[in-house]
Amino acid sequence: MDQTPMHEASLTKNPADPRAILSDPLLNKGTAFTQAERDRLGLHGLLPSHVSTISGQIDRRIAVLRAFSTPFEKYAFLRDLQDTNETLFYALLAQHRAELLPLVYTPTVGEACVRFSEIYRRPRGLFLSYPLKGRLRQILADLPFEDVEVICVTDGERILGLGDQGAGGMGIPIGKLSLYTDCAGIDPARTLPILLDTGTDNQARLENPLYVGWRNRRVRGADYDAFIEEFVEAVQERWPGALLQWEDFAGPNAVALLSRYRDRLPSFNDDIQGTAATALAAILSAERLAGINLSQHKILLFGAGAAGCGIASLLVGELEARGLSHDAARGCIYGVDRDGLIIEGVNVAIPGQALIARPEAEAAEWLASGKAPGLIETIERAQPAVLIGTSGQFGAFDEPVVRAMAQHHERPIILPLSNPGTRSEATAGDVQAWSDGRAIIGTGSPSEGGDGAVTQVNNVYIFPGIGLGALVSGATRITEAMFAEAAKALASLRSEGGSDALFPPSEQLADVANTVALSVCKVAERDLGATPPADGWENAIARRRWVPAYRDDLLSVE
Ligand SMILES: O=C([O-])CC(=O)C(=O)O
Ligand SMILES: [Mg+2]
Repeated sequence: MDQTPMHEASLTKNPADPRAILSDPLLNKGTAFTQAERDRLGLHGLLPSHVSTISGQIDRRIAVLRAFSTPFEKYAFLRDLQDTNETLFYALLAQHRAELLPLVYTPTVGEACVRFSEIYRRPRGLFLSYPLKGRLRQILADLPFEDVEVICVTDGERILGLGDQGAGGMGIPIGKLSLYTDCAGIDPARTLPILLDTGTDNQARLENPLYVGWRNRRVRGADYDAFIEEFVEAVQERWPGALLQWEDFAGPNAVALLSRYRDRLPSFNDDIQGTAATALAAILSAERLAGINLSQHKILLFGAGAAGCGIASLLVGELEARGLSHDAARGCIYGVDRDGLIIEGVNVAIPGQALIARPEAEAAEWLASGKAPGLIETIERAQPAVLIGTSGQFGAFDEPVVRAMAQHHERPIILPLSNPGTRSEATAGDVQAWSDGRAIIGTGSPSEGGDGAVTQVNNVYIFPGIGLGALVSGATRITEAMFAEAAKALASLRSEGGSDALFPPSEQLADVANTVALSVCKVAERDLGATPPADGWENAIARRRWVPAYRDDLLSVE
């Protein structure tokens, strides 16, 4: 796909009102407009006297940000910057990523979704609400979003582990796309966050007079499906070939939409596939660190919803690739959900769980008490080397659970992946203490209380690179093989420096995205017939990167 000049419309307009350029976040430079630009664009009088540089602006903004006392205030400040000067927002993020990532993204973005209506100021992205049904095509056609390449869409029903946030869920696609730009260098003018407002069943939201969403209970069933279908058709018509990322849909819809659309357009579900690839990468890294061979061990998934089942499916593929039969691969995996250990014919609640359900015969003895065994009993019997949490149940990995894991393995691998911290199965500090410092730990949200070697096992290590690779290769589909290869590529980046870190630190997320993108391009070439450019995929990836620097061509525009 060729790059066409971005944002040409606003430039060629050469607005009669000079304030227009100041209120366009993609063109605004704030105090960094030069004297020549101020002359030419008629900005004198609209800006304070001082002419700043972008690095001066970064220093000023980071100092102001640090003076706020809560992450939520910092989030609001950053969102305001994003909506007024996007170049500076990304330059700031690139320079202070480790500090700012937990603010623009998990975990603070969770609170921002819960309190979205409080800080709603300027429009960003698209709110497509159910009452607009029948008009989506026209709305998309009329709006000036040109050349959109990456869309992240949610209906707000399962926001991290925080449940139904209705229209407040918009914080998630905004945050995810910020990371597409920050980590994968996708031009922000070509990204589009979308909130499908199909109502909310969150009573507190419905009753809150501040709530900015459509005040209605959730639309479900055939009406919901028809609305989504109308949306997808409108997207395909308006932005053919654009990548559509499904994010934070409730489990049953997440699974159904993925299977309905994955073969119709380049599209993936981040919570199922992105999380699965991230978890697989963490396991592959931890496996080497622990000096074990996964195919000789058991893996326990606690929480077998859409994310847990996605992990199971990638894991089975990995074990088969190592020579295990399908049944032997399945046999390595145990799933424990609300009703205990998942057992065939007893408590399989969703289709995805069939893959990991234990045969009834095998579990007969376990069922003797009349009830499927719970987490701790399953650990004691199966003695898994790996424990993964995608349950959203805060504190589920308590002291007895961690001690049981540590009893049978020198280096148990424990990954409480649920987000944000208030939904995490355990804190890193507790897991460390209860395993006498032996556990290899990865947490979904940034972890406090660890010793610095605790990896954030979050899909931000995967999705930006998946998107970048798909765009560079022109892939028409996002395949399972891409996620499997992306996981291996990510795991290969673990440094052998003796630390327990499973992934590179967040400062290196741009390199991570390049590596993941390369693995995606190679799969696209192998499986989908994508043609590499003459100078190779690496160069194509590097060429595509949008960098947060002010444009110096504002003077030459007529
Ligand atoms: O957003 C995150 O941090 C990871 C994710 O997709 C989720 O928890 O839904
Ligand atoms: Mg998500």
